[in-house]
Amino acid sequence: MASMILSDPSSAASVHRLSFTRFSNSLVFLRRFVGPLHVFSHTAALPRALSLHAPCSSRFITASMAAEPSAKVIDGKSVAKQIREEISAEVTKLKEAIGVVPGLAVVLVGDRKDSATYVRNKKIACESVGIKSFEVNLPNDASEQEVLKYISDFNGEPLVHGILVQLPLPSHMNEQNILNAVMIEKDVDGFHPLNIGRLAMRGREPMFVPCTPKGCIELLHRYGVDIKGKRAVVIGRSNIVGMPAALLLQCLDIGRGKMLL
Ligand SMILES: Nc1nc2c(c(=O)[nH]1)N[C@@H](CN(C=O)c1ccc(C(=O)N[C@@H](CCC(=O)O)C(=O)O)cc1)CN2
Repeated sequence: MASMILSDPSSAASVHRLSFTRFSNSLVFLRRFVGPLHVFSHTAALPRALSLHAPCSSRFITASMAAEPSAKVIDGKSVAKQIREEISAEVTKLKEAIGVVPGLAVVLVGDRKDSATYVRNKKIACESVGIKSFEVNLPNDASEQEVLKYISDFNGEPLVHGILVQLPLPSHMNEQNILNAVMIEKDVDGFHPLNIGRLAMRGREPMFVPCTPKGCIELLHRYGVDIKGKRAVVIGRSNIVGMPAALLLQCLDIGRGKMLL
């Protein structure tokens, strides 16, 4: 699983985490908000991230406690609950306003326990907010043609607004053919090359963005973490998480984020 690390290269923004005060005699006071007092006798002894901010001529850094914590615990469960409530309200409004109940179709091929669990959880999440879910379970030895037939049916089904093909597919299937068959307007996973391509290009907007990296960004957003100008490291480069996470971070860095939030 990919992960993201964000750091702030600008000294002004880094005040939130670390604040430096330079004194005339070249002493630099580092106020570390949480944790023990650290005293460094030379910049060379600083951790790399800190030495970026310390003036070259600094010889000493001392530390003291301050009120604001340097790390925030992100409570994903509470954000998820909040998002479910918001979606539930939107679904109700939509139904009342135009009589439409959003529908999600999930295609699961094979008998992988983890995939079955993810699909079950997606179904439960849909039900909890009033989204209607449609499910197709095919055996491991199903043919690619069978999967394509279901996708084509869901593409043409007006009650289905989103289609999700659970990955990985059995090895005899061509994942690219199958993901390409989902119409981009219903590609809620954002895995269609047109949606990923739009995410990668300036001036283009994807219809959907892959959900796991979008979830990470949403958590940062809801906790008021501004991504613009930050340095980010994405560990992992999968099509599902790492690659779209890197694209999303680039979008937000150059202010293309409105469509994503
Ligand atoms: N059609 C899709 N297939 C797959 C997707 C997907 O997004 N769409 N992603 C994965 C499976 N998956 C959801 O379907 C999924 C797996 C794991 C996680 C995740 O965040 N895992 C965390 C642990 C979370 C927890 O249990 O608390 C982690 O590994 O750190 C998200 C989504 C492949 N197939």
